[in-house]
Amino acid sequence: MGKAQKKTGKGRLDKYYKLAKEQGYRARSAFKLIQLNKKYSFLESARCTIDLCAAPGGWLQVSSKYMPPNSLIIGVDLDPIKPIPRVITFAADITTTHCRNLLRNEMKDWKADVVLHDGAPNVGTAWIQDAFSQSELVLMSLKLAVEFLIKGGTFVTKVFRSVDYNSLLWVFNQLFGKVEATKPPSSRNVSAEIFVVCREFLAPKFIDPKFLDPKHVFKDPASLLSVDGPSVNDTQANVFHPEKKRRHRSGYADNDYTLFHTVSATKFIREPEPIALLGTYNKITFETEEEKEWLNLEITKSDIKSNCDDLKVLGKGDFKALLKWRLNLREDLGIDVSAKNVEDATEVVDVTEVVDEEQQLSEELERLNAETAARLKRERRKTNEIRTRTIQRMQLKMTAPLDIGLEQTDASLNLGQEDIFDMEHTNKLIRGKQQSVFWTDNDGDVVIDDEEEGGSGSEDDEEEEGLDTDEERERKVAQLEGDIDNLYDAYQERLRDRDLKYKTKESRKKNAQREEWDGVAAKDSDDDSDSEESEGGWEIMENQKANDDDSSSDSSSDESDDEENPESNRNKRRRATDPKTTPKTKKQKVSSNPVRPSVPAASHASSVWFKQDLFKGVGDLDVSDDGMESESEQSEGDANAMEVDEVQYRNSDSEDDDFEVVPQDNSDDETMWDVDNENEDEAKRSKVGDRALLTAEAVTLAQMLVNRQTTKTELINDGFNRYSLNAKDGLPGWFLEEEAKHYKANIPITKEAVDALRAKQRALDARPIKKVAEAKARKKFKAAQRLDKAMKKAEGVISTTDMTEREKAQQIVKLMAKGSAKKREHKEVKVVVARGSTRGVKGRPKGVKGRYLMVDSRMKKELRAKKRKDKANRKRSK
Ligand SMILES: C[S@@+](CC[C@H](N)C(=O)[O-])C[C@H]1O[C@@H](n2cnc3c(N)ncnc32)[C@H](O)[C@@H]1O
Repeated sequence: MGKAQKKTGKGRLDKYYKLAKEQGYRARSAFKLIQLNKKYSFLESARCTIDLCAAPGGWLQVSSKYMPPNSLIIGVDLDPIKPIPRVITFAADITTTHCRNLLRNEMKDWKADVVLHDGAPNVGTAWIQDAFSQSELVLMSLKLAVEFLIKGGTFVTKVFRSVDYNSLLWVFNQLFGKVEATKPPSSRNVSAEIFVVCREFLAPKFIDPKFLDPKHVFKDPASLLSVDGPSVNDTQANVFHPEKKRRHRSGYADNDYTLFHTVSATKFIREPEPIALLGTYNKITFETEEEKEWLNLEITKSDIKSNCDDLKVLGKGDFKALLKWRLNLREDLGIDVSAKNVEDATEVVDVTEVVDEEQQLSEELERLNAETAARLKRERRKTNEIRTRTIQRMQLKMTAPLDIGLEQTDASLNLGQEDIFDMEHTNKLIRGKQQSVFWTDNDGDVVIDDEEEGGSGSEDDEEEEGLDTDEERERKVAQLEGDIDNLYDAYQERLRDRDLKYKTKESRKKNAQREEWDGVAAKDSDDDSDSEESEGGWEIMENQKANDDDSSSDSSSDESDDEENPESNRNKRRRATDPKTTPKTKKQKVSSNPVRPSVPAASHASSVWFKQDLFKGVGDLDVSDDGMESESEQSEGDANAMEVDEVQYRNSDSEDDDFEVVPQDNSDDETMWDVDNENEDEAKRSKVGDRALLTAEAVTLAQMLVNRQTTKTELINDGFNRYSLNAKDGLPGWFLEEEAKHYKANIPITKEAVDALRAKQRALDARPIKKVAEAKARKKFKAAQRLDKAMKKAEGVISTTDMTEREKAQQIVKLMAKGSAKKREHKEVKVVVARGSTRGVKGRPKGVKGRYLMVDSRMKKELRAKKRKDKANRKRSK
């Protein structure tokens, strides 16, 4: 292939290029032949193929691959072709007789089954010239084909769709039984090439030379330009739809050797067909004096000048501007005035344009409408799909409605895009719903209304909404919050189900909470309480009271009330212990004494305090100011402390007193801190010993105390921080969970504390395990025993008289050595298998030192046999 044809543009490196590289073909065009052969199967049966214009050899490679072995393949090209196995190649111009002779030499009297031609003349000149040369080349290749083809053979050629295309087809049809034009998929659409497969060569005895003579086959190019030049319609279309690229199906005018054409401004202004000119030419030139003067006119604005420079890049608006400019100039020049007035002329052009434009507009409108409808349909379908998917996921409990953003906008969930914490909006929403569902009639009955929710939104409605009772609104808000809580709970539950680790995390969290520091005061009470370890001082008291309530209150009591109203809890406790107190009195008490919540802690503690033996008999006098009644009651001989309390309570209740003594159960005393309780003190001490210095915080605080960096009072005071009295009543679960993560008192820890704990842990880890220690001790004990034994023997030796001193000394040394010697280590026995060089060897085999044991398969079998026999004998003897 000529160098000028090298294809380096990125766009050209397509899949066939890559495939060709992969499969080792020299040119991507190889796939064209592969695809043609796939369609017509001419290579498989061919014994001889001639490839005209074969360089670099892609088609030759394909032929070699698909043709049967030992077939003849000849390739010719202007360029030399690198050798290909079992392919003959030579360089020649196929239009010359030299090439014909070379072929003849190679072919001898053989005939070719297939003649291929993929020739392409060197490009670079005008397209029209290329096309013509291509057609000529095709005819030349046909000339060679008819000379060398066998009857019934196949000729495959590439042609360009030019004005000569039909002429060529006509000739092919005269010489072949079947002629088909096809464009294989690997041939680029942008290329004007097409492949003609001519099969069943007729091999006529006489072929009219005119069939193969370009002068006769192809039309006179000079005549073509005038006859087949671009039509007025085409050029008009070029002007009004410049964005549309048209294929030159009929080819370009043959006599036109350039693609760049200019037209003088005079011609454009004076010619009656300006649109045709605009569609044909590339540039409007201003060369004459008159034309240059036009450039200086006011109507010739800069954009007109630049438009004239390159007509091929103009849009519809630019063409219109040029046409208007032309009309204005013609008006100025007074052209056409005699034939038709200027207005008419303007109108004529306008009409043409308007017709075109209207049509175009209506088409555009239709297209846009269709596009919009299609888009809406697509969007609807998408929304439906998302909704269905979401519902499915919700059904499968894969998501809560608020898990994903999309659902928030889902009207079916009654939640808009507004912030859910926007209470104003929420209230509105609730009121809207409320309005639509309930209303109260004159009799005060609730009536259900089917009216659509939030329908009107008028001012009147809003006023009415404003008149809704606070109670109802609160109820709705509570309901909404409840819903959110439920959703959150459901979400948590699903999380829990999904994530097995969650449970571990939870338990870890609980442990962490148990270890959490609640201040020194809280810890104290923590130590005293068995059940409420995680709570601080105030909370312990609160919870204790709540527990008391739970245990003592009526089984029919409402739990939710307990949670919501601690005040009612206290009242219930009173009710439980004081059967005489009527509910009505309690209610009055609650409403009349709103500051009561601060009192119970004091009363509880004080009641514990006054239960001490010390105060027996005087407690009632101290705690009650208005002691008259209580005194009288006490004087009646009521010695029971419980009853005293009850009386006190009754009195305080009836007298609207701020000071309140909460009646205590006996069981309370057990759980409360008691100075006399020594056992508890002991337990506390052991707990401190066991657990107190297990955390880095505790170690740090202890260090600070020891180093007098802080005092006990300071620590107690620090314990009452903003986190310690953090009431959690009525807070939603999700909030508490978040709080648990982020709202914690930050107790400082020092590096030393952490190091100390680590060292402690390391010491623990380094401790030997019990069994090892025991074994070591055993060993030690046995060694001592041995030594004792040796000593005793030595004493015996000394006391004997039979031996000389020297012998005695030698004997003692031996005994002591034996006694102090470690237990002899078990000596290793080397097992030697009797095979190869060691087979049949008697005595120590070569290269074996120390203790050894000879084993062989024979011995193994014999041993087994012996065992068997012994067993049998034993049985028989029995
Ligand atoms: C598209 S390439 C052929 C590629 C070939 N089919 C392959 O698959 O490798 C066209 C070839 O035609 C050759 N050619 C053009 N004019 C020729 C002529 N007059 N005689 C011989 N070869 C010619 C060019 O040299 C060029 O290599």
